[in-house]
Amino acid sequence: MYFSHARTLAWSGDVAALASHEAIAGGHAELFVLPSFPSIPAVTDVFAGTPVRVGAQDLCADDTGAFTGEVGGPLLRELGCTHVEVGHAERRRLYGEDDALVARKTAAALRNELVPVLCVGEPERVPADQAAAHCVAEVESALGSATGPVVVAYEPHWAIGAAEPAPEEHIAHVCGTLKKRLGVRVIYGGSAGPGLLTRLGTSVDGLFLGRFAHDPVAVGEILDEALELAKGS
Ligand SMILES: O=C[C@H](O)COP(=O)(O)O
Repeated sequence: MYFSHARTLAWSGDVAALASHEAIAGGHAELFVLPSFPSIPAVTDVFAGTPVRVGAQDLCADDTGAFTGEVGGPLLRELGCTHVEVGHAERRRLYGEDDALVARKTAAALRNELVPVLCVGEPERVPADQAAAHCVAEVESALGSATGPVVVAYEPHWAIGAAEPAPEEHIAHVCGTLKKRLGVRVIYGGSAGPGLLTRLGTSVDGLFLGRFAHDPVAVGEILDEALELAKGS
């Protein structure tokens, strides 16, 4: 909710121009964007013909029916979404979404062939091993016995909207534990911006960007970093 529709489209146009960046065009990095619901059709048009994917920031746990104000997975698919965010810290904290609802929403995403971008993270700052245990439990709870493609977004609540991301050692420990224990792709979010991917190296599979990607130039800089990392690996 930082952007108007007009700014969303302007940002998307600038980012669509980055689709020819070697990181994306060469298949070294994947980029998805998750605009507000009403902007999804127009944003999908902007990115048509590019490898950039579009998704939503939330979905209803049910597919259709009497759920006024909600948006279901089938409609998101119909609009061209490939991804959907589930269980963001703000959904959990401000709107009371508990682990049971996050699990139902994750299942709804997979049922509708949407890749869940499953947000996990410890609410308060605790040592990295405790944070990792918390996040492993959150992913296990959300997935249950479900299988399918999933992107885990590790976002410690205390690092969202902050001046700085969590310390690199903390991020690397939690993401490494999630990858090793659960075999999932893990991206880091929470005040992520240019420079962080280089500092984290291959301990994460990518970044989940918020405020520090509001300037499209920053997205280009991060793609430069992704390319450098890919060339070095
Ligand atoms: O959805 C975005 C994340 O919550 C991170 O936001 P932020 O980078 O502005 O802290």
